[in-house]
Amino acid sequence: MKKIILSINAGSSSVKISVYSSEQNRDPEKLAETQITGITAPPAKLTYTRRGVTVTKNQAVTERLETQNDAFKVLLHTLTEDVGLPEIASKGDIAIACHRIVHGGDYTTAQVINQDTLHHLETLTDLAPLHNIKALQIVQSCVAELPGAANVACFDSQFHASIPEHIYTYPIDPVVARKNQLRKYGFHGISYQFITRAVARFLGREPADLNLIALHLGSGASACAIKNGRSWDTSMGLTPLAGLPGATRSGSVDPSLVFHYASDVGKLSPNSTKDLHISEAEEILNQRSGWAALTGTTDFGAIAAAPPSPDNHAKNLAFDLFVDRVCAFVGSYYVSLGGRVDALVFAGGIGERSARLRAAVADQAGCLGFAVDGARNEGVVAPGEDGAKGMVVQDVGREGARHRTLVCFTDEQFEMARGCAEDAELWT
Ligand SMILES: Nc1ncnc2c1ncn2[C@@H]1O[C@H](COP(=O)(O)OP(=O)(O)O)[C@@H](O)[C@H]1O
Ligand SMILES: CC(=O)OP(=O)(O)O
Ligand SMILES: [Mg+2]
Repeated sequence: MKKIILSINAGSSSVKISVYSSEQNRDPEKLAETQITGITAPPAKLTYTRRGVTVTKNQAVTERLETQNDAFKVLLHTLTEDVGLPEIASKGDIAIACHRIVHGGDYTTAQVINQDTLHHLETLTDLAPLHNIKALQIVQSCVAELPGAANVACFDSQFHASIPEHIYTYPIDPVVARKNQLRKYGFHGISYQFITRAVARFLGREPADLNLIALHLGSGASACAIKNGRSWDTSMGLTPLAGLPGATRSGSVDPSLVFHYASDVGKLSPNSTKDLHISEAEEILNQRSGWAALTGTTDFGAIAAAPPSPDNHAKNLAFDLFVDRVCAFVGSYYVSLGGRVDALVFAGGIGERSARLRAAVADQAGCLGFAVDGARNEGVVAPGEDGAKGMVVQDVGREGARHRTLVCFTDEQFEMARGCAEDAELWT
């Protein structure tokens, strides 16, 4: 029996939805994909592709989008009102709605959402302030608007359940750490799981034999050391703030910095709500830092496009700073994997689209044996873009380089839908 799966990915700057027709234990077949990007850099843009054909591309959204849930409603309307997509002519046609929930706390597997799971997830909202509450608002919309659908929570943290204790432990009082569950969780795991499978297939290897340094570089950016197909270490931590800088996030800084930034940083921000308690400190580091603070734009495309010149000092600085921070993880993970690295993999909006960033990182990491080929690197094409047949994984490495360098067009929505197709609980 076929079921329609709606796979919903609420990122910090975007909402992406893919619609699949799926059978149990089969790869889901994509019917349509729609997304609103640039929610943090208005006007947001809507793109809609149905059966591989672009219906709308980067159309400015006229509705006011306060939250990811507002974007979700526009996208759901786009899908259900499209006469070319009769499979979901009625909302009742949607059997499964799967949701990317960034922080899953101690959940190590996807969960069918009921009142208990929802309540437990609500307790985690403060740990992923740019994400969890927005995704949970979308879950509530689905409960209200798609009464026939089972809602499934897929966690960005679950792929990192394999990180060993000496890596996930913070050197703080263990009693407090245990009581408050203060440890490295790690995020972007749905993406890293997709990347692991896709690269294994591309290289003709079993995931269990694969070691990768994977970089998911989007509005939020992270690195992951993948050892024998499982997460060994990752740059995000207790929350998605740690590690690399992002569109509005500082990434790792000296933890004392925030007390020197402003007085009263411990007080609740006026932007806190009944459901989200965010301190001034968290707001400064999560929402008022990163590319927005350094350059005034959250669009890394604009930063990477600025040619080196004194007139572009802020953008050039942001670019160089990012290369430096990314390479610090590449070097560190190279050592923790003992130099047995099958590939350096670029993914996420920046990793997939910025040839300049890839070249700069590979050049800086050249001493480890990574190198890109200019033409291959510039020639990367997104799968399905403008009718092009770009592959999910593309080799951008230079002939003869000691290690491979790849680009992977990650697909979190597919990875979540695939998990649902394999979840027996959803098919009885
Ligand atoms: N051509 C480009 N070059 C570099 N970066 C780009 C380009 N196009 C988009 N981006 C970056 O990709 C980011 C979005 O990445 P994505 O992974 O889709 O984000 P999200 O974290 O919301 O899931 C944008 O914020 C933008 O900075
Ligand atoms: C975890 C995270 O930062 O996600 P995104 O990059 O989608 O904002
Ligand atoms: Mg994302």
